[in-house]
Amino acid sequence: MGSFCLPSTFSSCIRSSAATNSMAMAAFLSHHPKILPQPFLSTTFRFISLSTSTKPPRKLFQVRSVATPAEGIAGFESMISGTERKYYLLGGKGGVGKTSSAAALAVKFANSGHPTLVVSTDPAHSLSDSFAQDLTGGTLVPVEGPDSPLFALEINPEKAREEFRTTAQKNGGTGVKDFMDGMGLGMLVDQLGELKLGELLDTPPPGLDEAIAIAKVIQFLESPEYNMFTRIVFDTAPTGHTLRLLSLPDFLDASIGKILKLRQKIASATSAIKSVFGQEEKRLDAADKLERLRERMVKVRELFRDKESTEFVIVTIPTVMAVNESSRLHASLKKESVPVKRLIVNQILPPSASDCKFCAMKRKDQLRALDLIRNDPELSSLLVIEAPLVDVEIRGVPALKFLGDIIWK
Ligand SMILES: Nc1ncnc2c1ncn2[C@@H]1O[C@H](COP(=O)(O)OP(=O)(O)OP(=O)(O)O)[C@@H](O)[C@H]1O
Repeated sequence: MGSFCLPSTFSSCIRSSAATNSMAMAAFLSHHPKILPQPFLSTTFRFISLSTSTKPPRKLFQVRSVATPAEGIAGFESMISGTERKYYLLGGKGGVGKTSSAAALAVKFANSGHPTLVVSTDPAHSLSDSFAQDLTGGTLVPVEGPDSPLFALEINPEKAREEFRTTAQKNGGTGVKDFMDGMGLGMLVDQLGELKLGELLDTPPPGLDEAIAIAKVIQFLESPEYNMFTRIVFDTAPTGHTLRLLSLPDFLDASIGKILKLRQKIASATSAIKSVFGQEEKRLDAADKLERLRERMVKVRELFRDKESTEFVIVTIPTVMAVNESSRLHASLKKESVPVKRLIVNQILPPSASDCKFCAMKRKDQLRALDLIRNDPELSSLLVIEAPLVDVEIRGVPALKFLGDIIWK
């Protein structure tokens, strides 16, 4: 079902969608009184009142969201069926609309009766901006507006790593060194230092921050207060990070393997000393913590690969560069066995009814990129969801509902 709009004006979309959802749009307008000039606002409201009459809206222009049928991939209905917990990860190139699509999906889930959690692990959070509510703080924050509970969680990946590092240092750093020095075994700790445990946390490999943040969320999700959530939506950091994140367990395996070997040496030395002097054996908690992180990362990776519970949705825009990047992303996700079914192609210019040359050129260019998608060996098997470019920023729950109703069908 499409809605009909004047050329590239969201305001006209507001008017046409008002026919189906005038309440939401009235609320949207009350949140955004400055979007439209005053005379336009009055026409808008006149339209809303007209929308209950039999007079049809002006159909100058059609804005459509087209879901190309891909074999065996069901629509939004399949995403809301069942009450067992499901995870949706939205990822793609920077600035293509990941946050908007993720927030719109979370609103739609909540409005479909699913208590939903939307999580951002992107260091440059924009969930607060997208919902036009303050969701910062690193804890669960209720989002006002949807019918069922919707909570947001913005995890600051750098802060998560910092917390991890501080605890690791407090428990394992100098305490262990002093103890081992006292035993004349400081040299072993120096060797541990050479394994760059500190450096690993000070200058982390790309993706480690987000890995720690996601591991933290997974840990949260195991606690009872999170039991209620049946849908979890992740707004992830741009492409590269997500990919590196998947290879982190292997990376940590390699680092931790070395650390654990040394730890064993130290443990046997200290237990010998302990048996002679009755000293208390101290643990290298930094290594312990890394090991636990690795275990959690393995869990995260398993979860990412579980077809029953998880889906990674790629978001892109119709440009050759973005399409090529999405193609590479899909290839890498496939290699990592992460289930992908849908591709959102966002910000598509509707066909112009005016003689705007720029719009016509731009649209031609976009159509070429759409063709590229159809012929791309990586992307052609996906369910392609085309979403239009609207003429104002999508902010606030009513606007997200508007976008969600276009994208998620
Ligand atoms: N279909 C659309 N029509 C108009 N504006 C849009 C559309 N989709 C997204 N935007 C706008 O584009 C900007 C970027 O969107 P968004 O923040 O969702 O992208 P992102 O991929 O999450 O970005 P980042 O990689 O920086 O996190 C925002 O201002 C958003 O309102």
